[in-house]
Amino acid sequence: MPLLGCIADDFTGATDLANTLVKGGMSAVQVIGVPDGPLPEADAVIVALKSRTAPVAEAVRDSLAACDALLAAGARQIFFKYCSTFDSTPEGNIGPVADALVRRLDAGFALACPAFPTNGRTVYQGHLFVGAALLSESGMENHPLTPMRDANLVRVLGAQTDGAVGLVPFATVARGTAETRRAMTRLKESGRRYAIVDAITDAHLLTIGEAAAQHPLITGGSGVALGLPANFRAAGLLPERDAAALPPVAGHAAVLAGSCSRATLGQIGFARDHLPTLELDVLTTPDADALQRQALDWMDGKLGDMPVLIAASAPPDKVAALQQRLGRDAAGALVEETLAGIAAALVARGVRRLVVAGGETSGAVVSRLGVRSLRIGPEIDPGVPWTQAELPDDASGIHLALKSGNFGARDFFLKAFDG
Ligand SMILES: Nc1ncnc2c1ncn2[C@@H]1O[C@H](COP(=O)(O)OP(=O)(O)OP(=O)(O)O)[C@@H](O)[C@H]1O
Ligand SMILES: O=C(O)[C@@H](O)C(=O)CO
Repeated sequence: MPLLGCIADDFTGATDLANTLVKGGMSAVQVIGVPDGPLPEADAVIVALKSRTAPVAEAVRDSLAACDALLAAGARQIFFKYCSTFDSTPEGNIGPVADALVRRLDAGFALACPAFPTNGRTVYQGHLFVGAALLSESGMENHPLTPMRDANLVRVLGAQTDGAVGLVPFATVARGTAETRRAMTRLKESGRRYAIVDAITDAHLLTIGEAAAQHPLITGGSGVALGLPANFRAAGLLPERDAAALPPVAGHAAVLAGSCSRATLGQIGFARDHLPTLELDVLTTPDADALQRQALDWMDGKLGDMPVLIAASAPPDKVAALQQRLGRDAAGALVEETLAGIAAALVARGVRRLVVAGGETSGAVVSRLGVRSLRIGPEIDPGVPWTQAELPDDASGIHLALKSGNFGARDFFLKAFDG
């Protein structure tokens, strides 16, 4: 029976949150899509949806269905996981999904905190920073699907919900758990549905997590989950265990990149000098079948213990040019379909250790491979664990690392396969 039930709006965000919980000593399983049967046994179950950029009604429907499945399985608390850079559009989906969950849980209030200081995401006076830059000047303003052009989260969330949004400022959080809890209670009693909560350090995240121990719903990035395992341990519900162990797999190694984030582009730039690398020119050949044939021809004779890298990722000007030609959604879908087909070809050729860069990209790949759940294993870099999944026709499974676009060190595509 899960202690914590989580609903993530994309697949890499789900593994990011699961990684935090496993590092806190909770066993975690990520379920792909709305559950249609009994949930796996784990302290935390994370339902990974592809709802971040889906139509609002679909995102709300699927998130509520996931919530109901988690509650039916016995989850004591619900966590709605979205991006540490609050990836969303003015229509949503963070606000509408959170509104629906607040109502379904009769919570009346929920905190909202995307901070993840280990990966440079901090919130101060309700403004989200990526490193030293405001969100709106961090490169996320160029995101292909969810350009973030306003760093003021009280304003951004306020535009997505009919509820009032307040702020628990840094100075309050710095005064500790009791003050933070009292501030959230005051905001709820004064009619706020949400509170953006400042956090600049992991200590602040631990404070916020402890203060929210009795909240039916918590919303945020993986960072604000940092303190949740301790709440369950303090209640005598969570025994000590090695939560990160995975069964070994044997097979070739590969990396697929669909993220166009600065971090992933930098990782590709580093890896191309060390790994066999194919960079697909989607603008010249905007055809999934043709690109897949190109990749199949290229990979022959190259697969082995050393990973190969196949990337569709491109800088903002090339992304914009393809979107201009095909439309934003069609361009994204074309690349996702291309990389999903290549993933299937790689697995058919014996790849069993696969890194995928990008949340939407990961969703397309995992869905194409027919993976239904992922057991969360050891961390590679903050926010990115290895996971183990069964394949429809190979129970020995595959190790997958679903890397958030912005996460990982510059040498991530090599260090993932060390040891
Ligand atoms: N060359 C390209 N031209 C246009 N779109 C592209 C190109 N390469 C990738 N894309 C699309 O850009 C989008 C990248 O989104 P994705 O979620 O995979 O990465 P991300 O947002 O950086 O990662 P995360 O969601 O983990 O932060 C996908 O829809 C992908 O298909
Ligand atoms: O929180 C993050 O930045 C990541 O887990 C993410 O959401 C990737 O899409």
